[in-house]
Amino acid sequence: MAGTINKEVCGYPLSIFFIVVNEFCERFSYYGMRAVLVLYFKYFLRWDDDLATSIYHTFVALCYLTPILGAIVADSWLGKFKTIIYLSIVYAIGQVAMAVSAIHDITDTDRDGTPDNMTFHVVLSMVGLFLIALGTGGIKPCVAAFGGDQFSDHQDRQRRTFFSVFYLCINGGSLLSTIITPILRAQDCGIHSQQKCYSLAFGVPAALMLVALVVFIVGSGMYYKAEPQGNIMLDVCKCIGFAIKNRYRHRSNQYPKRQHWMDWAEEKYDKLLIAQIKMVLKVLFLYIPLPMFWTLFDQKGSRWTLQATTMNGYFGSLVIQPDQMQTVNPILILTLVPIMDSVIYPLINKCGLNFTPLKRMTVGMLLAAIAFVCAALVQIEIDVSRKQLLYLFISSSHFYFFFLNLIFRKHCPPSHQHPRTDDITSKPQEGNNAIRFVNGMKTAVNVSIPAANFGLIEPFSYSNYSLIKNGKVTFTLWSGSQSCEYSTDFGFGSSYTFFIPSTLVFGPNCQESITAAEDIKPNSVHMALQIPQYFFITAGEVMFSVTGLEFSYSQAPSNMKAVLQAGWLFTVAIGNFIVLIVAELAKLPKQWAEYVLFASLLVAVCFIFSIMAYFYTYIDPAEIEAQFKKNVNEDDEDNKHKLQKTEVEMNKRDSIKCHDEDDKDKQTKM
Ligand SMILES: CC(C)C[C@H](NC(=O)[C@@H](N)Cc1ccccc1)C(=O)O
Repeated sequence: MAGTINKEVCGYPLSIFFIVVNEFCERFSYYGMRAVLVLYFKYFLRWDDDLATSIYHTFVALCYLTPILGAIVADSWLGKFKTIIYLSIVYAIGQVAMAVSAIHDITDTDRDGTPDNMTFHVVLSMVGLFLIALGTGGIKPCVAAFGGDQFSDHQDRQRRTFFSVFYLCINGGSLLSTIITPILRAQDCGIHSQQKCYSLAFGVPAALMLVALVVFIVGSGMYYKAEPQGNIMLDVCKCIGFAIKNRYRHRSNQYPKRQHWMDWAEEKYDKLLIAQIKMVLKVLFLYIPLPMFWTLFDQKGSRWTLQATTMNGYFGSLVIQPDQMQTVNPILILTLVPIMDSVIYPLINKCGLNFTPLKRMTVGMLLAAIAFVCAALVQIEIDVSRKQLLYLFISSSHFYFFFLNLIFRKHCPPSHQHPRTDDITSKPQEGNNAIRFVNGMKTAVNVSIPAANFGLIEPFSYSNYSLIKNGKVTFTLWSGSQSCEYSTDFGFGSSYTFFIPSTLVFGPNCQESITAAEDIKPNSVHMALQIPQYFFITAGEVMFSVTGLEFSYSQAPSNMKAVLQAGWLFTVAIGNFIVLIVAELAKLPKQWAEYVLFASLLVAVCFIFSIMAYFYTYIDPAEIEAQFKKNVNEDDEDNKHKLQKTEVEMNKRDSIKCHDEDDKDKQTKM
């Protein structure tokens, strides 16, 4: 840090307190909103699964593309401080737009609980999402780099700790919000009619974004604010363009080779700028294999969550929903970062090993590959258990249909006497349970639960299947004016047929009379088996991502810190695209094989990365820049001396000339 010295607490600049609190609130806002986004698309905007998923992924990808924009604005024009303020305002407006778009009462003119002008809600939420992507992506590279800027050049250790604390705040904020916003969403709210409260689930993240902005502004007087140095990106592009053109013009062998192709820009551009571009290009080149890590990392939210839906989420009396398994990641981050920083890394150092940032990143990649091998093993276990379950299903349903046919034959017309062809034969999606009823009574029966209605079931007929969540469910059965209640507990991914006997006695309780046939057993492989894969991917994340964040800062020239942060985040965006491409192209019949494929690809990429890392030499950009400035000053001094000398000589010559001319004049006059 050049210039300002701000207040310090325990050797750390006080200003970073405001920066980490800002990051905590911002990540709360972002992850909280993201946690309920797909459900909002599906249940509020009433989009189908495909549209909801693709808009969701487009939004996430956009959030990692916009950092480039924010970084260019910050490094070339507004500076990081102003960019963070302006884009945070854009971000907060976006979050408020989302919250407003989720108020169903605004367009619910007939007050039936559903919005009447869906276009209004869709347009407002899309505008909101666009502003959020611009805001969150735009400020992301700036906040990390701005935090790094607060440290002096000699505070390397403190700056490293800052990046770890920064990462802890990201995960603290995201952990809290991913727990809280789904709870808020599940509340009922509304003026004319009560509906699921998406407006509150988006409103709280909006409020947190405003808090983030206020906290950042409060710290204003304490920050070191590096001035932007003109349109640096334009200069960089022009300089690279000139170097390429100049190299091409001098391609013949008669011209001596230069050490680096960028040196061909020396004729026109400042040596310092060329040196800075070389630093950036070296790091960007190293980034080429990195997207593969994110390709695996980001499948936590998709493939691994789907895997969890085929597993059993009962942890004693606690029931974990498949999408809640993702919170294991921030929980592990909060424990692993301090352990790594205070135990593992110092221990490795004590053993005399130089565990450089690039070595850490390589190990991080390998850990992510191991995580995917674990995921593949879990998948094989699930597949094996499913095969056993299917066998059980076939045998139990045969027995069951034999039993039903015996009863039906007594009462039914011949057309009703065959097992039905629309019976469920595979596990219901997303951990739901498929339930149906068979009415063995001579009168029609209506069966309902708060979440579903099986409708009126005619005598000796089946109801359609209804999908219900796990947990205890109480069914209410009605026949005419008589009713009774039947309760049972469901696990994950089962299918049941409940048989209402002809002898059913209505009254307060019909628990004993109803018989249940388990067509498909609930998921038997426990979700706890996913913990090893979460552990390895998170340990990998700590080594790869926390280190990479700091590496991108420390190896960037002073005027391109935010740009390199954006480059780092760009690898995340590319990683997300690779998920889509590989999954589409590979189309492997077995999920475990896809996991093994991803693990192998990462090992291969990791091998390439380790070779590239071996040839990378760490630099201290501040030192190089200082050296260049010193040289320029020395050159200036030299030039000044030369100039003065020349002037003196010229003056001497002039005076001699003058004397000569005077003499000549004198002579002519004479
Ligand atoms: C790695 C990201 C590009 C950077 C970082 N993300 C994390 O730290 C994740 N561990 C957070 C998380 C939280 C909840 C569920 C999954 C992941 C970030 O967001 O800046």
